[in-house]
Amino acid sequence: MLFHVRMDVRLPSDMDPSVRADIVAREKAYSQKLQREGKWPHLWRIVGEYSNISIFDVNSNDELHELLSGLPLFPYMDIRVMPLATHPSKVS
Ligand SMILES: O=C(O)C[C@H]1C=CC(=O)O1
Repeated sequence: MLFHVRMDVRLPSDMDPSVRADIVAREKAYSQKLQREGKWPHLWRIVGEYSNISIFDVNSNDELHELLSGLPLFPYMDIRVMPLATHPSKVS
């Protein structure tokens, strides 16, 4: 199952820089593990924003929720999910 996910990162401006660096490093490691596993096949930066557009390829809504809620940045993100279905005009 494919999902389009938009993540807008909203880190507090007064966050301790070392805490911020630790969370961002853990987020990178977590996301790269999921990318290597094929669960997160697309990750794109939105130009000019601390936001991304991602495609997740998972087996269920519950799995997606588990992966997203495990993101180290999860407490600091607004996340919007769009489930994707096959378009009837798509050439296969
Ligand atoms: O920077 C972001 O868009 C947030 C998040 C997604 C992957 C990652 O490494 O950080």
